Amino acid sequence: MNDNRIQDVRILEARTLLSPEAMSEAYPTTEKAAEMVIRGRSEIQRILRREDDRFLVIVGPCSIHEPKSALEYAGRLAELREKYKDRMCIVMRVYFEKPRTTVGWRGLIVDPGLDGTSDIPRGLRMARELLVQVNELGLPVGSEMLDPIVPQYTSDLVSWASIGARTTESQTHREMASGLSMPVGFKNATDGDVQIAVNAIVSSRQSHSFIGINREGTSCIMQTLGNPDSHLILRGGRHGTNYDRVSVASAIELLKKAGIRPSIMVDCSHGNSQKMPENQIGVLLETIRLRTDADNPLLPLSGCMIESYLQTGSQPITADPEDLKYGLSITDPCLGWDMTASALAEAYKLLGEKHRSALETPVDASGSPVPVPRHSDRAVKP
Ligand SMILES: O=C[C@H](O)[C@H](O)COP(=O)(O)O
Ligand SMILES: C=C(OP(=O)(O)O)C(=O)O
Repeated sequence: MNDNRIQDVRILEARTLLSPEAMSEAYPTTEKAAEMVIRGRSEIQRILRREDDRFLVIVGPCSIHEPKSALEYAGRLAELREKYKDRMCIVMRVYFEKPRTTVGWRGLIVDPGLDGTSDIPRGLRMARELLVQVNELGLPVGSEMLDPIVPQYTSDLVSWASIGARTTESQTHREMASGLSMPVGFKNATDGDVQIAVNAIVSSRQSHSFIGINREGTSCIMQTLGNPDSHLILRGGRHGTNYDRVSVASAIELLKKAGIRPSIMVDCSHGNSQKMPENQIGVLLETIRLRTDADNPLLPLSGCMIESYLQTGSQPITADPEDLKYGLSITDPCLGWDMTASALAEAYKLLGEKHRSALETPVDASGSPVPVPRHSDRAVKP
């Protein structure tokens, strides 16, 4: 019997939700979308394992807040995926869950009305419908997994997942990653700490047991196999960037020390762009230069993430969502479409060449490497 003097004291309401199975039956995947997911996961896995030497690019809006502009973006991106497929594997960033530094809009799944009404059933339906459509356009999807229950509702449509800077150290997220069906990237912490992400990779590669829900929505004990494709994402931090040669080399050492074969993605946004969207272009190109450096290529650099949308910048959420500008982010500032397309064209070109890195490691009189200063020592918002 529920004794409400001692139980659920701070729970206002608990509404039942369709089970993952019922939701999938109502909003099913299609054979075409499922094939895209299988292909996307396999391409990404092969790149991370260095069995495919193409460069992985996860690009798309910081967050999805309405499907129309997201689909317009997906249509354009699908053309570039096809055009550049011999040197790059382009995956669309389709993020429905937003972790917040304090409080703020939590993403389309939690709040599809953008008004705090938290119509989660509608958010899940919208997410599933959009994910099917994006996959059907021929684009694999990458998404952040934040709530540990949500993957049961969406993960059949996702080819790559990330665990964010604010949750990489969480036991729950490491356990969840160990059971996810796709490769999972762990971000370094907002303060720049990379070791917590290395620890997360070690943990997520192991088998875990935890309490979760099954497809029917019944709570159960999930026992996982461990995720062999968990990897590191360098996203900079509040003290500066971490995509320069010295930072990448130090991350590679940390991974090796932990017994992990290094595979690293660079997030061109967040701490690495200092939240100035145009800075992402320089990060992308420098990452490729380091990877293709003629003398000392940093081959573990597997790819980049870019926050990009139809328009450059961001806008605050308006009282009436109808007043929002079309194709403009309501969370972090994004690179607009034209700049994204030209950055990808430039990246494609660079991937076909061997380079001297713009950030070559300087040597001292004896020929020993001396540390390169970080791009920015300026404190930045994480
Ligand atoms: O990418 C998104 C944001 O950086 C993250 O959700 C944190 O956002 P906030 O600091 O605006 O809350
Ligand atoms: C929240 C995000 O990033 P981070 O966890 O690196 O802040 C994001 O990519 O949306």
